[in-house]
Amino acid sequence: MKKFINKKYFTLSILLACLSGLELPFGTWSYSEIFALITEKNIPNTIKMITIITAAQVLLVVIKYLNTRMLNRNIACFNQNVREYLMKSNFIEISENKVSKQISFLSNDLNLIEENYFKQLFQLISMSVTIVGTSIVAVGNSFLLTLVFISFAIFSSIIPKFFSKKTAQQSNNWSTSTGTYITFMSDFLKNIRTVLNYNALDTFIKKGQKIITQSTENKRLRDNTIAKSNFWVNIFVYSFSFLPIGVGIIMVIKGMLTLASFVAVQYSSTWIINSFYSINSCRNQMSSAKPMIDKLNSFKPEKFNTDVSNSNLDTLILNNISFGYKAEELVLDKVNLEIKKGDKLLLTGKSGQGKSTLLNLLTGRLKPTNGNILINGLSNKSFTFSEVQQTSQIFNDTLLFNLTLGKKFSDSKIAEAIKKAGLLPYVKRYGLNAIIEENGKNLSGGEKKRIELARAFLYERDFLIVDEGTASLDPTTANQIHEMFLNSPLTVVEIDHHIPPKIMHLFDHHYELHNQQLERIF
Ligand SMILES: Nc1ncnc2c1ncn2[C@@H]1O[C@H](COP(=O)(O)OP(=O)(O)OP(=O)(O)O)[C@@H](O)[C@H]1O
Repeated sequence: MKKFINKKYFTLSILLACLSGLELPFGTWSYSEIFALITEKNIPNTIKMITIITAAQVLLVVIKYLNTRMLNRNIACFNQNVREYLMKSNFIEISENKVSKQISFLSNDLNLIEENYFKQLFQLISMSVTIVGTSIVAVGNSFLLTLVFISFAIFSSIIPKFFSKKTAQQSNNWSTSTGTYITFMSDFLKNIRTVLNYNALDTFIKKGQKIITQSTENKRLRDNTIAKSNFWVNIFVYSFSFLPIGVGIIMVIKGMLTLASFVAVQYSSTWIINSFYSINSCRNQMSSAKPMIDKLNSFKPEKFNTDVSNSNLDTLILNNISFGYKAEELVLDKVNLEIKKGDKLLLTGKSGQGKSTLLNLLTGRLKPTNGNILINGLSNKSFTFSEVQQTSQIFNDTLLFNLTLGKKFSDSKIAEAIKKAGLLPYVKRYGLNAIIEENGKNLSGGEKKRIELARAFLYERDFLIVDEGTASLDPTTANQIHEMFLNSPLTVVEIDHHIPPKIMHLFDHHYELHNQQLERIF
């Protein structure tokens, strides 16, 4: 957590929270002072004291306001730092089907840390100062009676401890079920046309009801546990609150205490008990945020290679590669393959035979269970490549940004890449600053592929991987795109089931995967 906090603002916040905590002790002192003024019957002194008390009250209001502002600044800093950190950590190393859960973490869980941990932490600091300050006022009047009140308050603060484990567990359940809810909703909204088309709205509403119930129930259960803990504290506090008062009255009757001192101690003690009560509530809420903090701490910084200079790939050799997602189930068994610079290689095979798995091994995303991969004759090397997949990687920004990803390229290079990828008609019509909508909604399938290809040309990646990248296109567009990269100097490895004879001859090699083995067709 420390790394997300700005030390200067945090220290200032602690200071201001401490000063804000003086509000109640000051109120208590003012209250006993008023009693003293009444007995003193000195008008000039009364005017002086009332002026001082009023000025100090105004100062405390200003401090409270500054405290809130500093807390807001701290929260802004925390949010900024966490979000920036997550973008540089293994938080972003996720598979596509986990995206909604991560988004849920960014909204729901981080919000919970802010509300239930951060704000409560400063509240706790304020309250602690309140307790210390008010205790000093109280002790100044009667040590013994204050001791009775404080012992009573401390005992009440132990009660929430019995509930903290359950609260943390239920918070965790709530976070998980909210993640499930967000996954369900994003799935539902993304595919709403299919749902409506097949009259499946009722089933989805029923499914949604269950998921919503789970999430709202889990939140209710957690809040109930917090309420139950507070309930037992209340029961204790209110059942026995007259006990110390009784002790105080006996002390006054016995002449051990003046009435004014008793009133001061009793008044201070009410605040002390209330502050203890608030501290308990803060701690309860803070423990409910613990699972989210643990989750946040589990994301470790990742050193991503940000300066990927293009590697020159001469040969890529798979040497007796075996791989299985589960140890007992091999997807690939002792596969051998050699790819040379400029090769155009087609990989086919029935669905589920392991074609995508093989590509992921080639690119280093998966590590082989056995065997090794030699890049330019060396193992443990990586290389740069570009990809065109069935689902295009398009960003909600300008066309130019989609091509350059924010890096500087000369105008002539950009123009050349656009021309090579066959994007010129689009650029002529809409310009480089055309806004591309989320997921490339305002683009045709072919335009999306051309953008990805232009990006690859611009970055001068000499190794292109196409995983059913043209499967969704009409044959003419698919052929045009094929001709473009198969007639280029790029090294190409492609998975495709529907290669027409006209295109087939542009490949140098054709391999087929079946029964965990790679068979060379030509
Ligand atoms: N992340 C994963 N975890 C576990 N098993 C997986 C995973 N990804 C794929 N598989 C399994 O590995 C096998 C090969 O999958 P792969 O996606 O490589 O096949 P494919 O030949 O590309 O299929 P398709 O042509 O249908 O895309 C399949 O049985 C699949 O269920």
